[in-house]
Amino acid sequence: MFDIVPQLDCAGRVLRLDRPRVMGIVNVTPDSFSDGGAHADVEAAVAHGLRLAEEGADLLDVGGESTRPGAAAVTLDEELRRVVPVIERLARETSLPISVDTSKPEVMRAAVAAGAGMINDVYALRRDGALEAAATCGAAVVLMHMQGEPRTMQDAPAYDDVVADVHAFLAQRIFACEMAGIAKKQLVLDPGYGFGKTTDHNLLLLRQQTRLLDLGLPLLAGWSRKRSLGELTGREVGERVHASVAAAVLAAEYGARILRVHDVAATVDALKVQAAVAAMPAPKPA
Ligand SMILES: Nc1nc2ncc(COP(=O)(O)OP(=O)(O)O)nc2c(=O)[nH]1
Repeated sequence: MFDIVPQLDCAGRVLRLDRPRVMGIVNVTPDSFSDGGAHADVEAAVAHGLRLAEEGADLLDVGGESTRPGAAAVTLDEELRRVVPVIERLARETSLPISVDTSKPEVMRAAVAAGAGMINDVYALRRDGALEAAATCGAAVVLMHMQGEPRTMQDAPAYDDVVADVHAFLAQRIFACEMAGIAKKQLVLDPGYGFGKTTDHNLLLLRQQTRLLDLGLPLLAGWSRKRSLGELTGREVGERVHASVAAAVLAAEYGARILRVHDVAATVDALKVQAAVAAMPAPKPA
């Protein structure tokens, strides 16, 4: 097995990675693809985060800007207004590590000052100032692969070998982080399901996800309620919990240590089964 990091220090709150962990999604947005507007104000977002903690989430991911194709860009002030008060309250009212889902360095800094211990960046710290912000924050960092930009990434995604391309991208981002003074043991890698990928790209990435493990870092997988699951099942976005749970279990089976999900209770139960079976001895080679 590769030297997977046994735990992450999220600003003093430890996220153990001895088994797959559940990251509950708290979107403080009016337009997120699956739950936009459901928890768009502080009180509703905090109540939702506390509910996910009750359901067994191991950490909470607070985001103030939708990354779905065609989403409206959010100004810095608006994103700060959305996420900082929610992070402050959740950091105070739960003992869970809190992650901020942002690509703006100013939001990273403010979120960590408010109590976030992890930066989840779908741009993998490629925006100006993001590497420096993450280096000074000292938080854990999720580096996610995306081909193109959210606005156009699904127009015509194309790869020679999607797994090799994602692997090379993540390796380069690890190098960039280390050059910026971010310790490798603080990093998490994410193939970026649905970010500039067709359903076949997403399925191949999942089936061969273990090819990313030789980078020696924990993997995060975010399939929850995504379009590919709708294509496979014919289900509308609000009806995709069963497919989302199946994808989360498969991602855990193929090496993911953090599963980013909307439906925490269902995923927690499913991963208990997956972890119990994974703890059993594998068949002896014939
Ligand atoms: N690391 C990581 N972060 C992510 N952030 C947002 C979304 C999109 O999902 P959601 O937050 O539900 O939708 P929206 O971006 O519309 O708010 N997916 C990922 C993901 O797969 N990995």
